[in-house]
Amino acid sequence: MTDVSVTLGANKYGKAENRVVRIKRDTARHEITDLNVTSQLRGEKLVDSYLAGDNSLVVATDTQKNTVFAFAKEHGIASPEEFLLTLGEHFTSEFEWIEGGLWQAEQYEWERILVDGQGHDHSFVRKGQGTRLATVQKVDGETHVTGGVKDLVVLKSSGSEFAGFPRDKYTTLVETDDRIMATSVTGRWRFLPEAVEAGIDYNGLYTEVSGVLLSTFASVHSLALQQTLFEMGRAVIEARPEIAEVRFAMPNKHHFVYDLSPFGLENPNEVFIAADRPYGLIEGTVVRDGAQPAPAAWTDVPTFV
Ligand SMILES: O=c1[nH]c(=O)c2[nH]c(=O)[nH]c2[nH]1
Repeated sequence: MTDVSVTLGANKYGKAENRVVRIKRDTARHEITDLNVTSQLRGEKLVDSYLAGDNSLVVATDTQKNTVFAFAKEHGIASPEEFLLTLGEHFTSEFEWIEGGLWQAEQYEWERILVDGQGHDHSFVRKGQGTRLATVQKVDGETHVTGGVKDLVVLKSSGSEFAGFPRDKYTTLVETDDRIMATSVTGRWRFLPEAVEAGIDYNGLYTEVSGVLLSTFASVHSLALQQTLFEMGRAVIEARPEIAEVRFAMPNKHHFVYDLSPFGLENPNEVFIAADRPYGLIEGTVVRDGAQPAPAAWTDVPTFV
């Protein structure tokens, strides 16, 4: 026997990736909301489920799943953020030993199929432009809400440079004043608690923030992806007073000018090889001056998904 002792560290449990599709069909013109919801619970009293297999306080992951689907019917899904808030409120009030948890959603967006120029009443095509994200974190009696987007793939074929970096014996990268810059943006914005309290038009905000991210990426003349990241965060925070901070992960999806000289061809930034790996991985947070930091909001929230 070795003299080793262990203790239970951070933990949470629940049902991941509940794919709930809600159709509003009060009229012939249907509306669709398509979510992937993960619900996970925390509580000091759950320790015995880990230490001794005592399930007396374990709200089954199956129950959590059923609640997601029942709430889609009973409460509808006004926005992913509001849906998660309702779930979090439910679990922490229905079961007094559940102290908090993390609820996450991805939203897949659909748009109406055009038939003779008109959007069809009940036929949809999946929108390819980014996946919406939301989280609700309940911890220490506080509720934190984030919105976000992932897989927002953008590219500019000019208006991007990278030069002035230090050189050593391992540096081969040539300085450039005109390159392709491409990335797949993951961004999450944390809402100020007082704005959450007052109520937020989460759907309108998502549309506006997505537009601001895209227009800033397009219009900033980039000296580095790091600089573009910061400007995108600044623009989002300037656009919406509800937002305290924005966290980004941006893989630099390198496009290298292909060497066509063996074939006697010039290549003035016309033909590129899109390399999928390795990729630069640029991450950063842009914070509203004066906003109260809330590190607990980000516990277990994936930055790069
Ligand atoms: O925008 C960039 N940032 C970097 O830090 C970097 N490093 C590199 O090799 N290329 C780039 N591009």
